[in-house]
Amino acid sequence: MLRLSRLLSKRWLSSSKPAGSTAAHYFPHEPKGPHLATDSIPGPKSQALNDELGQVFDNRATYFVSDYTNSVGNYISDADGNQLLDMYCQISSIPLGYSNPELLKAARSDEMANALINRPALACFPSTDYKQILQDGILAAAPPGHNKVWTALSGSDANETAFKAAFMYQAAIKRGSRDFSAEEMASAMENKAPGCSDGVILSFDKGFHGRLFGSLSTTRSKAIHKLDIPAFPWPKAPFPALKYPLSENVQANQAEEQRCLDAFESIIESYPPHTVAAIIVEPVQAEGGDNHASAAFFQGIRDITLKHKVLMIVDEVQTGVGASGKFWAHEHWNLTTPPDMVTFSKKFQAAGFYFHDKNLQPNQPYRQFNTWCGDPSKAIIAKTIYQEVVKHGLVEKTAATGAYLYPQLQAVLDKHPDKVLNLRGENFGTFIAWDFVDAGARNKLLAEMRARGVNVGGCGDVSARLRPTLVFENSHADVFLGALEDSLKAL
Ligand SMILES: O=C(O)CCC(=O)C(=O)O
Ligand SMILES: NCCCC(=O)O
Repeated sequence: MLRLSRLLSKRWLSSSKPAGSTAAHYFPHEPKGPHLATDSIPGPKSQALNDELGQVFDNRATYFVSDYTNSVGNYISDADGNQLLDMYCQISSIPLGYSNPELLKAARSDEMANALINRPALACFPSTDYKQILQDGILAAAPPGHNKVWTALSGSDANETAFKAAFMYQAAIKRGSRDFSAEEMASAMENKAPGCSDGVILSFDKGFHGRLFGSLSTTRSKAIHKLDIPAFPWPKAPFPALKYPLSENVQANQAEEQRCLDAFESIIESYPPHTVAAIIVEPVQAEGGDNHASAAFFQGIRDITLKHKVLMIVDEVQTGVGASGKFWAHEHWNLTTPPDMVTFSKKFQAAGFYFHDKNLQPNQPYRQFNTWCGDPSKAIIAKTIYQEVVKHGLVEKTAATGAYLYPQLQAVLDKHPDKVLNLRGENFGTFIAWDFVDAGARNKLLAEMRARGVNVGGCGDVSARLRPTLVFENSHADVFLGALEDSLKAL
């Protein structure tokens, strides 16, 4: 049996959780560091289980088979008994740590049992308590300026329903007070205009917005996601490619952002009014490589969308719920007016979009509709997540952990300028990433980290990204930094 203490720097062995540690409060028995039970990950049990699974389920993206009943706090266990510090967290979607006691309490409540076994078709038969569940959770967490929500089933569904709202909103403006025409009704049934919209959603190069047909048409991160799938002929604007360190490239980055804003506006101007129904943008392009832009850039986007009466959708599926050091990452921008819609999923477990203009609700029922229209069981979990985040100040704590981690990470990376570059995410909580000289080096580093009991994810072509929980604290950061130092040396 290979013990991690033989492999790692000693940094983490001496670290203990600070007073006021939320992780210690929730998880008195959280491991103090990774535990390695097998020589390699995946170990033999993981491999055997995965082979069996592969007979009935496409498991070719599996890293290892997990044992969630034994996963605690920031540590994920696998089928072989390995315990890894998890800084990828189910692709950025575990907010309060594994087996969180407050989520368990919510899961075991009568309210949850009722929501699970009597799942409503929410738009037709909403439950007596749905308004309150939303009010105490998802709506209490609404971004500034937003007071309405449409609940959905996944991040892709959140974005797709936001697109539908945008198309119906713009069509209603063009149509004015008249009813649907006979031609519109007939052509809609033939998948043709004018009944079907010839409008477009504009997205950005390297953006990721999901994998359903509409959302995939706006996804521009990797060809592999899109190959062989029909796509809408929607436009793509360039997203700034910033140079790092930011402080040494101020003018070049301003020029790059202006270039992208100019191109963005020209694309909008190349369509007739109301044809670009909406634009969609992530506060940080996560899947596409953790690409950042400045608050001024996003204010520029807002100004242009207002000028041309195009709706602005901010996709907070990955950035939302605290990891950036604000509850919603777009709060970093201090926009002069709120975006028109903000989509969410992942760390909130529930999905949907926020809005404030009642005209984003179509003029008739059954237009924005499906059987479930969300899921009260997920809304109950979201409510508990929100209440725990507020009770323990987890957004502020995540900002503080990021401030502790970032300069130390910079110091570790600075020792290897031949291997790593472009650290980003300063003053952005734990939503941090950096690049490698090539994909091979990135993939090897991630494997070295796993071999040392730390699970980190990749994104884009050559980046590693940190996506820990909101109860990832300085002591966990120390474990990570120790493993990273050793892994970089082994590269
Ligand atoms: O690849 C996907 O479908 C989703 C993953 C995602 O959101 C990400 O990798 O950031
Ligand atoms: N966007 C794909 C993420 C899955 C992975 O980490 O392999």
